[in-house]
Amino acid sequence: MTGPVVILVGPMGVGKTTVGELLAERLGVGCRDTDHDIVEAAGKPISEIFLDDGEPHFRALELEAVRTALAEHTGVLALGGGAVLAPETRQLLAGAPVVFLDMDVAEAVKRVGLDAPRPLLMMNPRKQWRELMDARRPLYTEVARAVVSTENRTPDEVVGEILDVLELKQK
Ligand SMILES: Nc1ncnc2c1ncn2[C@@H]1O[C@H](COP(=O)(O)OP(=O)(O)O)[C@@H](O)[C@H]1O
Ligand SMILES: O=C(O)C1=C[C@@H](OP(=O)(O)O)[C@@H](O)[C@H](O)C1
Ligand SMILES: [Mg+2]
Repeated sequence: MTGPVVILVGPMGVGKTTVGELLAERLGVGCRDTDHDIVEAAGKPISEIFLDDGEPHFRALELEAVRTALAEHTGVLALGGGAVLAPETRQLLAGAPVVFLDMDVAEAVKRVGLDAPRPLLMMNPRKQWRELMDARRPLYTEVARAVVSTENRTPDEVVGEILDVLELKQK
């Protein structure tokens, strides 16, 4: 069992999906995103899963999606921002090439404000965003082999930094 070549974790809007796709292209491998797998299996968007079934149900689906992707996928894997909340997921990630994509709260608000609605942010004003980051930062750090800042960097520059820190060769 080889597992993914890179696994991206970090807060909502940090660029896991965007950077994951670019990175996979540069490495000549496939990109998988657990949020996409969950949406496909559930047949509805994440916002509807949260509304219809609640966050605990989403987290259960997410744990299974991460477990399956880690077992099946050998390319780049992007996780959802809250995947590391599950202790089982953090255990599954132990020893894997995990990169924590980082940014501060102001940058998070700026970026996600430009993007499609994410359920947790619809419910969470700015103060809760800060609490969310404070609570999760230790979890991202715990699972990460490397931390890469995404501030004042284009997605392409972030990809370059990931290749450097993990000493990966481009195709
Ligand atoms: N390095 C970056 N600088 C500025 N904006 C970015 C960067 N990376 C991603 N974005 C933008 O931020 C938003 C969220 O990106 P996304 O890849 O969906 O993040 P995630 O999967 O981590 O939630 C998108 O609008 C994307 O274009
Ligand atoms: O941080 C979170 O708890 C979440 C992040 C989202 O993924 P992205 O980090 O890719 O936006 C998605 O899984 C869901 O909306 C919950
Ligand atoms: Mg994403």
